[in-house]
Amino acid sequence: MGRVPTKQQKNNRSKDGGDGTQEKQKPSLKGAERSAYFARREAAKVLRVVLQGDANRRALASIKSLIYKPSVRNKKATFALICQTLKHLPIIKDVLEASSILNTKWKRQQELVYIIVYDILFGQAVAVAGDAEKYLMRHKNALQSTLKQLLLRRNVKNVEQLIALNQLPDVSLPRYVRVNTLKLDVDSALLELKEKYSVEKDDLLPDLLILPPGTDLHDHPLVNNGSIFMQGKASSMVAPALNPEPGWEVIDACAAPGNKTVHLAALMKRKGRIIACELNKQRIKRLKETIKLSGASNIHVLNEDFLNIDPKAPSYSKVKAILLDPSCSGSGTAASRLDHLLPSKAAGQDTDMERLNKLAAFQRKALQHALSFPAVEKIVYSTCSINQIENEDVIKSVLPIAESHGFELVNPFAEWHCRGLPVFKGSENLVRTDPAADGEGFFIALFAKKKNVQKKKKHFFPRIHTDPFRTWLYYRLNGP
Ligand SMILES: C[S@@+](CC[C@H](N)C(=O)[O-])C[C@H]1O[C@@H](n2cnc3c(N)ncnc32)[C@H](O)[C@@H]1O
Repeated sequence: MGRVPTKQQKNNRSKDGGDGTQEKQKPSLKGAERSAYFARREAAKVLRVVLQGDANRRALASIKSLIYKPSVRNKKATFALICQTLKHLPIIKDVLEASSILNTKWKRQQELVYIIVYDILFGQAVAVAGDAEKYLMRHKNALQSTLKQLLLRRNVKNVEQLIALNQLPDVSLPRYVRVNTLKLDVDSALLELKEKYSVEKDDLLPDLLILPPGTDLHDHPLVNNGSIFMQGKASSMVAPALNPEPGWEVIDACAAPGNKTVHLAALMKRKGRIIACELNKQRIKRLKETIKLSGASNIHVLNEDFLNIDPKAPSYSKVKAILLDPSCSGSGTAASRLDHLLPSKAAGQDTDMERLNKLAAFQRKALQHALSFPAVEKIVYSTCSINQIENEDVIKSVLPIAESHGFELVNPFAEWHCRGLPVFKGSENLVRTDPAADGEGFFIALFAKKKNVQKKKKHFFPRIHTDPFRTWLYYRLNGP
């Protein structure tokens, strides 16, 4: 028969160190020591999810979204600790391997070990607090001398030079916020934010404001009440590219988490109807939360595969515009999500061609499907990818079908500097944003029904008319 655990043992079991494994009783700490102890354990938890997602090439959430979860108490310190640990991770791993100090027990808690070793080698002084700290501090000298040897071996003078060898991109780009004009006008938002930050209006998008890099707004009252959305410039360009008229029926084909859906609602000034289609049940919850926060009341959420929606069904006969922002590799937002800090991306080898081909096949199918809605006049296709295969190649392969439906590629932002790759005639109408200059690498293509085709569909005049003048006028206006 197994032994029944004592009360003390039960207590100890619930004292999880935050890294999924049991630590002995938490030490009694005070002040800064105490907050460093907890920040390390919170950081280890997040780091575990991030590294597992990266190893499986299936990230559940970005570093930022994990940090913004309510369970993380000290967001600023935890975020800084994770970023710094990831930045130094290749070095930390090399040092740990060369010094051979980790047995199986500590390998099971490797995320916490990485974080403490970061602090020991590069960060703040580590108080001998928890078991993990105690163990690693006993090996402090070994860790430091292994690091020295590593620098010598790589022929660099200091750690900065070693990190520079990895050529990490600069992510100190401005913070953009989109004013949700359903709740607040742009000037009022500007005034309120100016009380605390230096803020400017964007010169392309009237509802976008620019704040200094690193401005932390995640808990700002205007964010919490849905008056502003933390949305990048490139992402905020997609709904205005479609520019639906108030009163139209519009489909957002791949909608969650809903940033572009609610932007459409704001541009349509509560008039008309938006069908927000989303395949993933779990993401529907997020979509509904975004819609609720935005205050939009004309959005109908549909948990469905966009490819299964019947364009010929009477309920879609009036759909005039479609926003298609399908699943993509996300390669254009990798830097803003801090993906470049992840081990799989550090060497710049995210070239899983099988995955890219699968994504591109879906993107083509979804775009063709959008083109088959009978009353549609405009379709915007967007990705947050920088890969030609998901962008220009998709448009090029669908263009003949689009043209056969009477569509042409048009330029949504004439003044925009960065264009599609010149791989086919008309690619100058495509919009790209540059991850280095604009913070994110987006791609936007706008299809619009050619004017005379639209008129033909409206049937102003019967095609065969008994009045010769009206017949002549009909053909004059609509062509043969
Ligand atoms: C890039 S995200 C959309 C982001 C969204 N437009 C925004 O700005 O918040 C793509 C979404 O499409 C959904 N999706 C993928 N395949 C789909 C399909 N066949 N039908 C509908 N939604 C799909 C994914 O679950 C994901 O939520």
